[in-house]
Amino acid sequence: MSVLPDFFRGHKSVVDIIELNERKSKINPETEHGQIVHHVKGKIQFVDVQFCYPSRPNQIVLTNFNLTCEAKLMTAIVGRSGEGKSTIFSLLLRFYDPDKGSILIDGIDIRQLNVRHLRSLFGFIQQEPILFGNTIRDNIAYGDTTKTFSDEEIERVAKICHIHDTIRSLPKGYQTLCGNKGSQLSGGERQRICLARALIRNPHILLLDEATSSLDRHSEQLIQESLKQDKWNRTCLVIAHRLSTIQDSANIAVMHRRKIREQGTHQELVKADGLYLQLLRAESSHK
Ligand SMILES: Nc1ncnc2c1ncn2[C@@H]1O[C@H](COP(=O)(O)OP(=O)(O)OP(=O)(O)O)[C@@H](O)[C@H]1O
Repeated sequence: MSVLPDFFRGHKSVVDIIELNERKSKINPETEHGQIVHHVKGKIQFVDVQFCYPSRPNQIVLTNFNLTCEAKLMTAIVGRSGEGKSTIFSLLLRFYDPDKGSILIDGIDIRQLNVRHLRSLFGFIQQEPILFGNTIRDNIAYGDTTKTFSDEEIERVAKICHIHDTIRSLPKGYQTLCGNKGSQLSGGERQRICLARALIRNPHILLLDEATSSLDRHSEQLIQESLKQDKWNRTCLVIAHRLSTIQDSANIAVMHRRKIREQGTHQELVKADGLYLQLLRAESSHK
């Protein structure tokens, strides 16, 4: 049995840690109130959402924000820095509630759901992965501290994240210590381990916030490919650093000035000759 870092005790998922460490959320996840969804399909809808951060009440981050993410498909959200992409994830996880409008999962307003249950539906991976000083195995297993995982289960998710061979090549393999905050691993390795940790729970919905941005383009594409073949075929929302890696998404939504301005497949958006094409051109001019 592995020893959990103190702040992990009593918390069921990494989302709790992120909340404890980084957010000043006023929404209490400990409440017993709220509905449980028993057969989650994973359709997500933002309906006329308006939102300002409580600390900046005069700065509207989202307004008339509408977006539908179909169940079990990949939706990519793209846009320039500061457009509010990460804020969408904070609202979905209920670190904050919208000032107006609603967010629905399978047609149910997420404010009606039990908060802990809501958060348990998601695997959430950020650009800056949080690793603990324990072994690589423990760091993956922390994805769900209510279960004990077999080596096969740990290795299965490591393979999806293309980190299994790297781990095996280390003298102590999965028993290698990650060092303080993962300092003994590269940024790309840390991201892959965090992704494996999110997948071990088999979440219904995966939220990737520039989660593979430390990887080279080839590795990033390999992981995107693995996620697509992932047999669970879960709903996936991706905030993408590099547009080249999200071109196969079922829907690409382009954010600009607080709302979604255009959406469609890569081919449709290129044909539309609008904001998406501008972002693509800006990206290729920086190569
Ligand atoms: N906790 C916070 N409190 C107050 N304002 C915030 C907070 N987090 C983000 N903001 C502001 O909200 C706006 C949207 O930020 P957000 O991080 O959602 O954008 P983003 O599109 O994800 O940016 P990037 O691509 O640079 O990560 C920005 O103006 C940002 O400064």
